[in-house]
Amino acid sequence: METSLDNLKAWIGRSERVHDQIGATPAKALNATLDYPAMHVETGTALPPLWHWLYFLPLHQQSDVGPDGHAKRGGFLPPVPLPRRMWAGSQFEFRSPVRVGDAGERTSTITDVSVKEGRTGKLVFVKVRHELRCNGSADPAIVEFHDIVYRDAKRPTDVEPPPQRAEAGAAWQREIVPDDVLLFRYSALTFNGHRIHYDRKYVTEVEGYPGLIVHGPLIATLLMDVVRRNAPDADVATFRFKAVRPTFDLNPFRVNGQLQEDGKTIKLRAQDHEGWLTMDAVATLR
Ligand SMILES: CC(C)(COP(=O)(O)OP(=O)(O)OC[C@H]1O[C@@H](n2cnc3c(N)ncnc32)[C@H](O)[C@@H]1OP(=O)(O)O)[C@@H](O)C(=O)NCCC(=O)NCCSC(=O)C[C@](C)(O)C(=O)O
Repeated sequence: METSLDNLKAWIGRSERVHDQIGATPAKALNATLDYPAMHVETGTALPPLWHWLYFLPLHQQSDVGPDGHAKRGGFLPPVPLPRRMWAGSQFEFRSPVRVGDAGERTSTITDVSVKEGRTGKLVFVKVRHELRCNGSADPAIVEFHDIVYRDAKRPTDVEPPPQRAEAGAAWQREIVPDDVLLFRYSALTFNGHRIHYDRKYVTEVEGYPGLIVHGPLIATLLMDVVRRNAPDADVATFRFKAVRPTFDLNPFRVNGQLQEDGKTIKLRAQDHEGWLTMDAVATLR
């Protein structure tokens, strides 16, 4: 792994640039997918936080798709030899609004590649910095760090690390039923071909999980949606989340939020049907 880590570290500094027009239809489609009351979207409408994930999509040729449904590794992302990819977490600064009608540019740069020994075995983390600029501005509207984790194949002897109980009693709560139509619609909206979200045979027999996995970015979007439903005027300045335990389509789960006494910090979390913490997050308001 040491030699190959040097090889993987050669990807640090690689970057890609993608242009896109911020259209109304993906925003309306996500709004419907989130089951939010009809949203009036027109040129100039500001996107809610995290909805920029509907744009700048990874438009890889079909022949470039790898066994897990993502692009074959070794292009923009390094050729990590561990088979099971997951979204580990992200950190955001929302500096200025991204609006429908904007001409956007996303610049993505690999900033780190590291190998860690986790409780679940060997892990390779790849950190990517994304900067989103609109209408030719030099200043990014959004700065985002994305932690991608790669895990070893599952072995029969693997033991799941002990889960952590989610704090109870949040003021804002919503139950989500992660049926396969919800997962399919979010995969389609984000042009995410990752099989773990729709191919039950693959996710259970190849990756060894018990069910389809709910997308980390969908859970994060649902957490931000809790804020939108309960504090519609909140102006989110920063947000970070850590996916600590996978969520499967087998049971409903909850997304919860609580504004802290400082009036500026919102603690957010997702928990599974047994009350185990699956995503830990915090947003700060301007
Ligand atoms: C991430 C897993 C494998 C770590 O599993 P673990 O329990 O073995 O790790 P650990 O023992 O708790 O920690 C080991 C080291 O990793 C670090 N670490 C540990 N967790 C994180 C994290 N989240 N973000 C950043 N760093 C993390 C941690 O800080 C520590 O570092 P240290 O040795 O330096 O102290 C485990 O917690 C897990 O399975 N989490 C759930 C992941 C998940 O469900 N993601 C969403 C679904 S996948 C998805 O959406 C996919 C998509 C959209 O298609 C797509 O490909 O982009």
